[in-house]
Amino acid sequence: MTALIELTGITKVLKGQKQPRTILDGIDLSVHPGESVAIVGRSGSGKSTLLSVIGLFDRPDQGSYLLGGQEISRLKERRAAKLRSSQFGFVFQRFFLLKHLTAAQNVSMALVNGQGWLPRRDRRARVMEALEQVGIAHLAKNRPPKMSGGEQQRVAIARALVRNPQILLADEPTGALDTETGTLVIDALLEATTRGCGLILVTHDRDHAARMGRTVDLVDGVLTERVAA
Ligand SMILES: Nc1ncnc2c1ncn2[C@@H]1O[C@H](COP(=O)(O)OP(=O)(O)OP(=O)(O)O)[C@@H](O)[C@H]1O
Repeated sequence: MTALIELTGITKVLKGQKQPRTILDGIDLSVHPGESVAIVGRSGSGKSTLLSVIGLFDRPDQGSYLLGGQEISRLKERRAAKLRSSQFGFVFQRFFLLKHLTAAQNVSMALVNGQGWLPRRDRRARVMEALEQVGIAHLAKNRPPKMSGGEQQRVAIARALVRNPQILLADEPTGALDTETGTLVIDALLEATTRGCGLILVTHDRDHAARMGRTVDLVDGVLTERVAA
């Protein structure tokens, strides 16, 4: 099976300081359809930088990045932006929902931006399907200020899922939530993997990391696979 993502020898050097600093140092990582991978590591170890290279917000200085078998490490921004919106779903610690819109309208925004024109009926069906996938279809008409943190994060996940991404990238998605609520958010992310989506989760939470298929540890820009105890 072709890997969704295959990184080989990915290196990122931070310039513009007195001495260039290597933030990512020869990263090898593959993610296959339906696979979930936790990235753990100390603060400052390079986790967010790695996620932004994978999500095409940033380019590596060296190494190869195959997305669905296609080399994309030297992509121009225009093409990168297209791939970003067609292939990836992003979930962050902050939910970035629009307060004055309902949950359904917030999710629908992801279809309006960059998906081309879709008849209203189809848009509505896809929005409701995404909200159902994260277990909050009954809250479709609620606005974020009336929802709990966990519910708001699930709206954000639905917004990431509504374009049927190949890969979900989640950077500390439970960072602002209590343990119980965080668990529901992880449930919603893992549910997407049952439909073939690849999931990469950056987390400081060991319990959440343990629920992923694999855990990799980033130490000073070097990635090592954790062997299950
Ligand atoms: N634009 C930048 N300018 C200067 N330093 C940067 C920049 N981006 C990242 N860094 C540095 O690179 C290193 C890796 O940062 P990164 O945010 O990827 O780490 P992280 O593992 O995600 O940390 P955290 O867990 O705190 O979010 C850090 O030392 C950070 O200070």
